[in-house]
Amino acid sequence: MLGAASFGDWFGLLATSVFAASQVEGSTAKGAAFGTVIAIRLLPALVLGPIAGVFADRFDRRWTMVICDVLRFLLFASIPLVAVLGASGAVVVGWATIATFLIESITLLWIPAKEAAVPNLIPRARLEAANQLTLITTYGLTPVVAATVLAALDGVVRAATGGAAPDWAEPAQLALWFNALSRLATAVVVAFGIREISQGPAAQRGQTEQSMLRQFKDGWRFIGQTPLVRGLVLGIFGAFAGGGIVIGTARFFANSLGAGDAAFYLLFGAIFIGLSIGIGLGPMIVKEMSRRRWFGMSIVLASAAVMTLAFAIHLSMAMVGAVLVGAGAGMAFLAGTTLLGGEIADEVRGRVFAVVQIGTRLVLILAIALSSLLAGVGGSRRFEVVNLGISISSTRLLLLAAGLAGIFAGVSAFRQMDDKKGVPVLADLWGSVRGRPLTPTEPFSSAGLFVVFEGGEGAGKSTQLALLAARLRDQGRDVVVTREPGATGVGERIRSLLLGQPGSEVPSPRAEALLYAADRAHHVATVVRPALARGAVVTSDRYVDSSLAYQGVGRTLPVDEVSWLSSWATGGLKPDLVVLLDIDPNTGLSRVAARGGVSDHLEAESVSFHERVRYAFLDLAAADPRRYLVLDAARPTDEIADEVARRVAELLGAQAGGPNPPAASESTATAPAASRPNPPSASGPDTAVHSELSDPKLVTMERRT
Ligand SMILES: Nc1ncnc2c1ncn2[C@@H]1O[C@H](COP(=O)(O)OP(=O)(O)OP(=O)(O)O)[C@@H](O)[C@H]1O
Ligand SMILES: Cc1cn([C@H]2C[C@H](O)[C@@H](COP(=O)(O)O)O2)c(=O)[nH]c1=O
Repeated sequence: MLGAASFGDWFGLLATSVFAASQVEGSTAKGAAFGTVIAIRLLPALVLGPIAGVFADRFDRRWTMVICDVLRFLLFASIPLVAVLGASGAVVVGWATIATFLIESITLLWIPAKEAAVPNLIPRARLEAANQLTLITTYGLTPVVAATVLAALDGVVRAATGGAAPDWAEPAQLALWFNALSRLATAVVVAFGIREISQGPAAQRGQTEQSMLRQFKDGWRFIGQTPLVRGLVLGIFGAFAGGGIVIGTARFFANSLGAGDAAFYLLFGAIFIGLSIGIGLGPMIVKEMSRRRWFGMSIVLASAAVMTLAFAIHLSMAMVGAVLVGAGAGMAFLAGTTLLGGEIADEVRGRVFAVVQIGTRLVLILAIALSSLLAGVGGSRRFEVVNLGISISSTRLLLLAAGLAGIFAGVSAFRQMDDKKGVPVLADLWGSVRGRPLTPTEPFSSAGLFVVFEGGEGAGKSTQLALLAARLRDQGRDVVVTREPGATGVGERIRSLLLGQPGSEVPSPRAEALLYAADRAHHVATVVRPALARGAVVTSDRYVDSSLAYQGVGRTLPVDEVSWLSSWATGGLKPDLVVLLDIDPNTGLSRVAARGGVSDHLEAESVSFHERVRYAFLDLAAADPRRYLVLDAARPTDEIADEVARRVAELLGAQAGGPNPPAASESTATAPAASRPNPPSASGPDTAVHSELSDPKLVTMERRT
């Protein structure tokens, strides 16, 4: 819907400008009318911008958006209506100018409300993908589609009317009607379809208790005192200044290549292609790279590319430079928008967006105006260096200056925002591009068997673990029975921090994930690996899957990040077999309750939390079925124990080179015990199969046994 509205805006900007130009005679007057409308559309940012953010943070964002859209509908519709009612050309242009000013002023209130609301509607992990879609729609597709549709409409109407269209059927008028209706449609959808946009009553109360002036000052203080925001704002302004200079000098630059207007359009197209590449492919290329670092680095890339334009001696070089300028700018734009949405508290987000909005418009207008003036005044002198025909001109000097200023802004932004101080930049970038194993998997040859029991609360893991250990010991095997968290002295202390006493402080989700990982790291290093190395059967009550299910899907932390954490903690050690005891949470929790004692923090979570955990376990099993034995934990204890014992016997038989290796066992488990390598994970943690689990809605509800 917002994409359609953005289409309407671009359509409207073009339409109002074309419409104003069509109302007057003579090329100078037409140019003046066209330029005036665009200038008027950009200028109110300076006047109204400061209060727009306070509005967005102070009042209900849904109603701010709805009222703004209804007003914009009326104003857009009024422009062609005045013409249809037979007003003179001067009156129509006059009213179009006033209406455009009012529309732009209202838009300034609408944008921060929208920008501040969107992050609340989208899970953090999906914000970047959502921004990718919005930016490509707004800056990639819509301007092109708007211009194409306007041109097509013009052709169709002229063909249909034989060149004598009635006033109301003029393409520019139809476009304005379309724009008006797109605003009405947005108002209706936001009012009735996206009620979640409204802030919570508590948030609103806190905001309206402060005066508007105080809120305005607080917003500025927040921007000035928060390094992340300072860096973002600085970087965004720097990037827009560089972009403005490129736009302002583009025509002169094209001429300096001796390629004329066609080169100008080609270079512009190349920048937009680069923009789409940066926004569309950037996240795929840099993968896990810190978004704060990526932002600064992208600005440096765009600026360095601007500098290469200054040295381009051939159109092909300039085209490559232009694509890189666009790609760097696109990536910076995406990273900046995502950081603004994801890392800035809801209470001040509207004001920060408003500052960015005003600042970028101001910087862009100034940069375009000054650079085109300077390039025009400076002219271009040609001077031959060993027949290379390099053209030294004010245009190229300006591009050089813009590139240097951009690099300075990018490096400053990087320094202000860096969240990995001390980590070398290029190694970090290269590690991310390669898919970053945080550390190489620890080389390890297991001579034993690692069996893990997983499942929800009260599924019967401890019961089955004890039964299996007893059977194996009866066979004379070396068996280590262990658990997570709390198998070691360090682990016991971590367990009490995690699960604690009733009423004790509950760790935050990230702290919880780190504590489980810390317990796991120590457990694997001091208990599991030594036992496997000497050839024991290690049976553990819970392991990595519990973190993916509880912290990842249960707490809705990004599952791939939780997976990375565990892989780092374990050095990539994977179990040979995971016995998943699947149980309905209601049954499991009532078993726990019947066992007596007080519930810990996790047992006390809601049934829907435990349901998410259950289906996360089942999805993990479905993604790697050969490693899992999924059993219905409601079956009698002995039946379950028999099935587990049978599967473990198969694995041990296969290890010993027995006659009946299991048909479905994985190759690593069938190698002779003494030389059997650690189950595969050498290329780093297998985050790929888990990433989709971060969205509970994607966890299927059907059983996959
Ligand atoms: N198959 C079964 N049928 C019925 N009750 C069972 C079954 N298995 C275990 N129980 C009982 O359910 C309760 C919980 O079992 P157990 O402690 O083994 O589960 P758990 O998965 O280890 O629990 P927790 O998640 O708290 O560690 C115990 O009282 C146990 O006797
Ligand atoms: C390993 C691990 C465990 N948990 C949770 C799951 C349980 O609620 C408790 C452990 O209790 P138990 O009675 O010993 O089963 O901790 C978790 O959330 N994440 C993990 O990685």
